[in-house]
Amino acid sequence: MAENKNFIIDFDSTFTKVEGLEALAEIALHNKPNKKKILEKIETLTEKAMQGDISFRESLEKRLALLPANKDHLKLLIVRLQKQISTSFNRNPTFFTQYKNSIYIVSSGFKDFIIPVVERLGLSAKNVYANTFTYDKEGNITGFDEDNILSTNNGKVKLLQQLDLQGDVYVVGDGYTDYEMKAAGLANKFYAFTENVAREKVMHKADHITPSLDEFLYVHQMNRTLSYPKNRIKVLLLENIHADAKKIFEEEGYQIESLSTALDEAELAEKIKDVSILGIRSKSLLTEKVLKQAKRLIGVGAFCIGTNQIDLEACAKKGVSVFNAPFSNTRSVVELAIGEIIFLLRNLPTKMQAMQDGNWQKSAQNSYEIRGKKLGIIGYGNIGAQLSVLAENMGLDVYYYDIVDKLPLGNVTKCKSLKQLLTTCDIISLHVEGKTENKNLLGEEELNAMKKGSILLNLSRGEVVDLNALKKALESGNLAGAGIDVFPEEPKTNQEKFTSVLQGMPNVILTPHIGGSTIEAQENIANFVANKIIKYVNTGSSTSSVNFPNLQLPQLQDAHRLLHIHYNRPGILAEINSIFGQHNINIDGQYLKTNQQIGYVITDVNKAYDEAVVNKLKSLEGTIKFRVLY
Ligand SMILES: NC(=O)c1ccc[n+]([C@@H]2O[C@H](COP(=O)([O-])OP(=O)(O)OC[C@H]3O[C@@H](n4cnc5c(N)ncnc54)[C@H](O)[C@@H]3O)[C@@H](O)[C@H]2O)c1
Ligand SMILES: O=C(O)CC[C@@H](O)C(=O)O
Repeated sequence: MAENKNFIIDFDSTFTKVEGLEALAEIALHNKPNKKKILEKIETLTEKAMQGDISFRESLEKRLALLPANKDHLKLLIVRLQKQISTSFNRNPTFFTQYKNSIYIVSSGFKDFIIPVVERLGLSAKNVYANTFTYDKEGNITGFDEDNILSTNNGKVKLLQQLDLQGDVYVVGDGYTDYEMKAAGLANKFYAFTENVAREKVMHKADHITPSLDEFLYVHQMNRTLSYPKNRIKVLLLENIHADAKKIFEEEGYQIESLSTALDEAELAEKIKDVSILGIRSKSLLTEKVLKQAKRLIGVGAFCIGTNQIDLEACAKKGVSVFNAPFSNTRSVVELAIGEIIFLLRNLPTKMQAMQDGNWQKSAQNSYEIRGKKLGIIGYGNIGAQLSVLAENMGLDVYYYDIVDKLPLGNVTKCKSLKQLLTTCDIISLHVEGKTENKNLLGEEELNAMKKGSILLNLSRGEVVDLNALKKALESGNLAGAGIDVFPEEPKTNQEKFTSVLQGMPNVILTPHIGGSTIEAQENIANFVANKIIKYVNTGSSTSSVNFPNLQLPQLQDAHRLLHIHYNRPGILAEINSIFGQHNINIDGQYLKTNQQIGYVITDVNKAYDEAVVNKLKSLEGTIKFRVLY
């Protein structure tokens, strides 16, 4: 960085998260009955001056007149403010030590509390320009030094004129008075700092909005603690993902756009262009065509279990890691399945409809207990196995069939074939994933093989059951009922109409794909997936990614982490290491894992490395994506 740059930094709500005078008022008015009222008045006066609505001098005089503070209060204030230094300022101590002579704190606040706070980051008192309090003999604040230029209207502008700084001048602040220095032609650029407070009027005037100091340092290509400012990471959340996900990403400093609906292929292809993280549920199809448009995509969150809506291979080949929530909604599905089994065996859907229609049908006909009935589970995975445990505890005799060898829990019986399961059980519940091989897993032949009077549940994926064949089986009486939560074609939004061949059939429960839609499940999913993605972005850790080689990485300490994603071909690791060798790179740790498509190599290196290494790694044949983390 050129040495002839000067940085003018505001204090209140920029260097610290809060306004100093407001914090002082909080302390001085502690336990006073009129505290709330006075604080409100002080806040209003601060805001009016910040927005440029009243003169600074007027605001200062009125605020101090409302403030019964003394030197003891100031001591407490300093301790409080030292703990409230803005997060991104605290994160980048090197900036302050490296440029301490070019950084000027220019504030309409008071040196009495500003100096001890900025000294925390290595700045010296001589570069602090601010007001000073006046005190009486007892140490009570009586006013301010009226000769100080910063206590006058337009004080910051006048001060900067006096300072007559040589070289480029950059102003970073949250208030209108900070902008005025640029407007007066005294600064090259004004950066509206919005980490603590975002004022429309000020942002509107800014040359650049900087949501954190990281962004400012990134724009100026200066030494910084984070390789990439988090505010540049754009997240698109679709399909009404639980609000916790938005909150978690926001707290991380990302930019979020959240929509309640799914998008069709063309809409998503357009929207995804500048998105770094995409969050979807089961309705948005992430196809190769959409992915082609995704220029910045790093990670995808399937905020559900199923990932059949995502072209996982195409994602891997683009270096995009996909995460889902394999356990967070399993209990919800199981509880719904149990409820439906009871409802269907009691013939409740028909009886309930009769009541709605005004018909009293008190009778035990077609109503059975679940105790002792044979439940057959197709797909003994996370949901199937959990269902078996609960069902067994309720007195059901449980059987299962899975294409993979699975350990039976409790007294469950494993069936050798699907046919054996279908011909043995009174209730069949599907819990397989929605891959193409499972399309019409239960068609006419399989449904006819089911026991007469049995019932069917599908809470897995719509394509797994041939619904026309199911309709016939229900009409013929071979099946006594069905509970269907998932459909080959489902509306994209709650406003779209739903149609199905099963509508109007007796003893059939149709639900709008809500097996996993409980408050608990959605909250769990939002937390689980959002945190996995953040960990991947911050550390490269791909644990439980569904399409990436899984690597759990140690915390990065005092090193740079180079993430290299490449097509899995022999010899590439040797080539990577040969580049490190040629440049005398000191490797702190290296981790490698591959799957059929891609290889994922992570190398932690000493911070002092030649930048040419990065370019060589990026241009290595077969490279899909390269990221540097620190
Ligand atoms: N209705 C909902 O809202 C809802 C909620 C959550 C999950 N789901 C769906 O439920 C399904 C199961 O979820 P999970 O978490 O238990 O998955 P899982 O991967 O843990 O289990 C699936 C099991 O099915 C087995 N399987 C696959 N194909 C099979 C076949 N043809 N025959 C027999 N077994 C087969 C697999 O070997 C595996 O053991 C998924 O499709 C998921 O998307 C639906
Ligand atoms: O919430 C959804 O859209 C999907 C729920 C479920 O099918 C899943 O795969 O977890």
